[in-house]
Amino acid sequence: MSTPARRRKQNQNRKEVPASVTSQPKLVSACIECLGECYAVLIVDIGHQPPPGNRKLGLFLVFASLVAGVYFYCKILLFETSDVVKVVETASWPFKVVTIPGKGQGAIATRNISQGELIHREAPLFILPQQRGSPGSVILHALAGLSPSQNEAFYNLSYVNLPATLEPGTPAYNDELALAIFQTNSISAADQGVALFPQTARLNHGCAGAFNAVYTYRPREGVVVVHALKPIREGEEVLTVYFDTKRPRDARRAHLEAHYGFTCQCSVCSLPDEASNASDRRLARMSKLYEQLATWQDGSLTGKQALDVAREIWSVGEEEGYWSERGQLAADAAWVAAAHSDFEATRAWAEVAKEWYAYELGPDSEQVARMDEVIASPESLRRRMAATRAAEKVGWPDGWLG
Ligand SMILES: C[S@@+](CC[C@H](N)C(=O)[O-])C[C@H]1O[C@@H](n2cnc3c(N)ncnc32)[C@H](O)[C@@H]1O
Repeated sequence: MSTPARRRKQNQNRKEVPASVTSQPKLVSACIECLGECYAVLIVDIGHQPPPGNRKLGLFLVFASLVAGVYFYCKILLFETSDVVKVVETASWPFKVVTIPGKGQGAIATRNISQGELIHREAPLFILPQQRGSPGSVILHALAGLSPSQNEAFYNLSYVNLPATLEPGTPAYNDELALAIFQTNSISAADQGVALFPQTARLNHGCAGAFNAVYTYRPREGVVVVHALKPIREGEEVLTVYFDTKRPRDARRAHLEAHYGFTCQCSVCSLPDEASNASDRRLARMSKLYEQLATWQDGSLTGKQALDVAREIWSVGEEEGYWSERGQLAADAAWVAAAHSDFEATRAWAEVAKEWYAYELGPDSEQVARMDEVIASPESLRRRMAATRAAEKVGWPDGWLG
């Protein structure tokens, strides 16, 4: 029996069969079937041997069966072929996974991708509920219930932090290997646990303003979706973010080295020292401002002060190129505005939240649906609150024209 390590090696060049290839015989066989039926009609007509007086009727029947054959042939071409195209479109996302020097594999955009576009959607290979016990053996147990190709997909993934002292092929090694792969590639599946998505796992990391895509787990649908936070040009790498990067370069790099085994050279980490220090200051400022905004809860800030903080987070983020979390920020601002009974501002912030939630989480996300409700009735948000605050004009998002 091959060890997991052997399987990794054997399957490195394995290619997936495109959905269009598997759909093709259906179209061909349907065409042959139709032409066969047309031929059968011809045979019946000829076998009938109509008397000379009925020759015109015979010719008509031959002609009619030919027309019917061509009709059904075209119908299949037009309708079934468009089904085939649909399968190809949904199956082929706008990126390809290739080797990227210094990073292992990664995803490169195969065409220009617009801001907010759905880049990928994937069901998990498995989800591990948050639990106690030996995680390595729990992962092996989960893998035992999967197909050989799913096991291949798992063992093809990259990993770091595998203890070098272990003997390959031993139970302890297999345990640690499964754990290393899982820890390098898994992502949170909200309160369902931690999940592994083999394609999404190919996305490499970029810090702060360097990442251009965001993945989100949707518990109700049981899938991860990846959206373009920024426009991505053809040939550009699709980069996501592995943790909160609103911290200085040294701290980011230390975290990435410890957990993912690499020294980050993303566009933000590779800035010259002076520019990097300025970026660090902006990111630290954003973190501090988020902490300040949270103090509105305990009454430390008025509504106007809280939303001045939100506006500053927005403008510092703009300077830094940090666009993530804007949907949540604007939704929080809408909440503050509603608590202070400033319903015009509530609606304005909810509009902004809807726009940015749609980019980051998708226009079909629950968060966008919630913002639609607030836009339709800002007062409804206030009615949902356990406690409200003194009425106050809190102000709109900067540049908001209504
Ligand atoms: C979730 S995997 C990403 C896909 C991985 N590159 C692969 O080949 O399958 C995480 C690993 O990718 C590599 N990686 C991710 N982002 C990187 C980056 N910005 N620079 C260098 N390596 C990176 C690291 O080895 C990390 O442990």
